[in-house]
Amino acid sequence: MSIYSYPLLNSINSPDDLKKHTLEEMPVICDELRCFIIDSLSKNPGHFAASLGVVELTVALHYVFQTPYDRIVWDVGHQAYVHKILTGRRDVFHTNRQFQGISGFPKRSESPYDAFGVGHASTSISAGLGMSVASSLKHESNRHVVAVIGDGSLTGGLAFEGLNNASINPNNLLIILNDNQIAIDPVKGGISQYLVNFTTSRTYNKIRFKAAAFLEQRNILNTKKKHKITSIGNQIKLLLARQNNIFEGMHIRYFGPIDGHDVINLIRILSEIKDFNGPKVLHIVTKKGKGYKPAENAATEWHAPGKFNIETGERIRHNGDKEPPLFQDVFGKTVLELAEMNDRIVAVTPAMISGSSLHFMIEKMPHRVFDVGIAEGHAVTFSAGLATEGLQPFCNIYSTFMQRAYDNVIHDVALQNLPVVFCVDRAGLVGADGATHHGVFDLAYFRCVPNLTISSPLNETELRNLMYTAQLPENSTFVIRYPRGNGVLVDWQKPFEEIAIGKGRWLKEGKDMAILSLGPIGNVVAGAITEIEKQHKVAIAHADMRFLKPIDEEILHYVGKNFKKVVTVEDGVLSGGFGSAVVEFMSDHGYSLIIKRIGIPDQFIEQGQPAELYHSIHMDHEGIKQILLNVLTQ
Ligand SMILES: Cc1ncc(C[n+]2csc(CCOP(=O)(O)OP(=O)(O)O)c2C)c(N)n1
Ligand SMILES: CC(=O)[C@@H](O)[C@H](O)COP(=O)(O)O
Ligand SMILES: [Mg+2]
Repeated sequence: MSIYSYPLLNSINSPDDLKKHTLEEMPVICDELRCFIIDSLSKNPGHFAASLGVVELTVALHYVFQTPYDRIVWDVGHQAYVHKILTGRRDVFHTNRQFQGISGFPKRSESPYDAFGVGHASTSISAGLGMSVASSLKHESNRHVVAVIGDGSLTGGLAFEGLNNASINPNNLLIILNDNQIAIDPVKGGISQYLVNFTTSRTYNKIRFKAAAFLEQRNILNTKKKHKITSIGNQIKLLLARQNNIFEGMHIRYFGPIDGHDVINLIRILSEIKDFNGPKVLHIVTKKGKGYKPAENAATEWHAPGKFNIETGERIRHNGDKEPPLFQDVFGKTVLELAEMNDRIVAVTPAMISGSSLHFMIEKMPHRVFDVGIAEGHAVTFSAGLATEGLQPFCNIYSTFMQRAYDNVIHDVALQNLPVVFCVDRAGLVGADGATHHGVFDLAYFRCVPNLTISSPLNETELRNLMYTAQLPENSTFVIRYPRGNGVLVDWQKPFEEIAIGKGRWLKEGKDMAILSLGPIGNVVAGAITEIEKQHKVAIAHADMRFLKPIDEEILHYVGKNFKKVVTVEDGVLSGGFGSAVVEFMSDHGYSLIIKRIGIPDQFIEQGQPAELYHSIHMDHEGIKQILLNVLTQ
């Protein structure tokens, strides 16, 4: 039951419905949208604070532009809930991020209003530019393209590649820079500082306001044909602005900074600038979490807070004391512990301090943790540079975002055999973020790269020991992949133990079939084996391989010689991953046995709870058990 009512919003099922309302009603519609989002997300969690920050912007965009003919390209897309609600998805919004529900991000197959599929950061300028250039080439002079990018996403190199290119191609792209001075964690770095200077520089604002007053007095600012007028005032403003404005310096017209929560002013300004020719930036200043005090005060916690109590702002968590620790927290605490022992150790993250639990280390040794912005490629090459000078970087990147840095891993690290430890977080199906975020490709894309040691721990204790092993001086480039969340309850805070490189271990013996698993999915396999053995009179051998590369050849020879059937299990794509490595090994060594591979099929897996998703591809307890039984009776 909702405690809110939505008298105006109830009449809006499309941007055309929105346009039927008066300008004066827009602030009320914004209030209703905020209440709708707060109410909805308190029960069905998702990305919370970012959408609250762009309520006015989204309303203004759909009021001014003719969507879907005009294109709105959202960067990341975690802030696009208002857009979804205004474009016919209010009634299904309660299924947001759920299994078979709507996606938490814009998705072309979901709605004609979703101009570009997204989930990863910094794509909007390039994609929007492509659309705008295409419109020019097709002589669709009246189609507008708007790219909405946050200050955090602007730290990504891809955004700058887009800006660089926008300045030379024929296009009318409008870039809206949504500046709230935060990504998930506070944004650090030169770009952020540059934007702060913009919004606070007295000289710049004095010039800007004087120029605006000058133009207004002469009735230039209010006329619709302003863009055609090359008044002396405009010229002066432009010249002054160019001196210290990176966009103007690139021949991209800059407007702002303006208050992104004044919907009526936003509508006025968008209407005025939308038909200006050439690429342009509108810089708006917003508050992440706007309208919900707990989120305004703690935007990091409220980026994606889970369920919460609207009245008290209390977040509803399920992590009881009895639950195993998160892999992330074990990583975060262990890297700090290792750094205390080894002063060569530093940690690098591309804008995921909280998500990867690097806050433990940053609190104790802030100068040895580097948040480099949403810049995965740079994170890898920066780590390479640190390593050349004798430091030992632990570079933590989510599996899905590591895709951005593939060449950096090959060219800058592996090829030079540099001792960087890559902690690849969120490996496997991550859940509600869906297809854009599942970490399923890393085993396959890393396996073909020479010089890499690739490992995955069975549980949190093993993660800790692999991290310890990886930083020993005799080891070089080392990948450790582990999933989102927790595994099994283990006493992980034991003294470190070195793990032999390329060595797996038999978890149990058996004669009827061998199972080889990699990573924490081995625990699901172990449960399935226990049940099968109880119900049928069979004995199944099970090895936890620990390493994809170098792979444990001793175990593989043993299996090739002693078994007629082997099943491989991995939490990654089947094409080219761990199972493929076993098939290749058996074939290369002339072993002939039945090999069944269990892994992620060759399709994109959508969003849902991990349990639902693994069930849907027969990789949960029941599914794996059934496959093992089928192979046994084959
Ligand atoms: C390539 C990539 N790296 C990291 C992320 C994780 N991520 C999602 S949102 C976000 C912060 C975005 O900040 P900003 O663009 O300022 O948007 P805001 O949340 O402030 O609206 C990050 C780091 C991502 N989606 N894509
Ligand atoms: C939109 C985005 O990319 C991030 O907010 C992501 O959803 C974080 O995922 P975790 O919740 O696994 O840290
Ligand atoms: Mg931001």
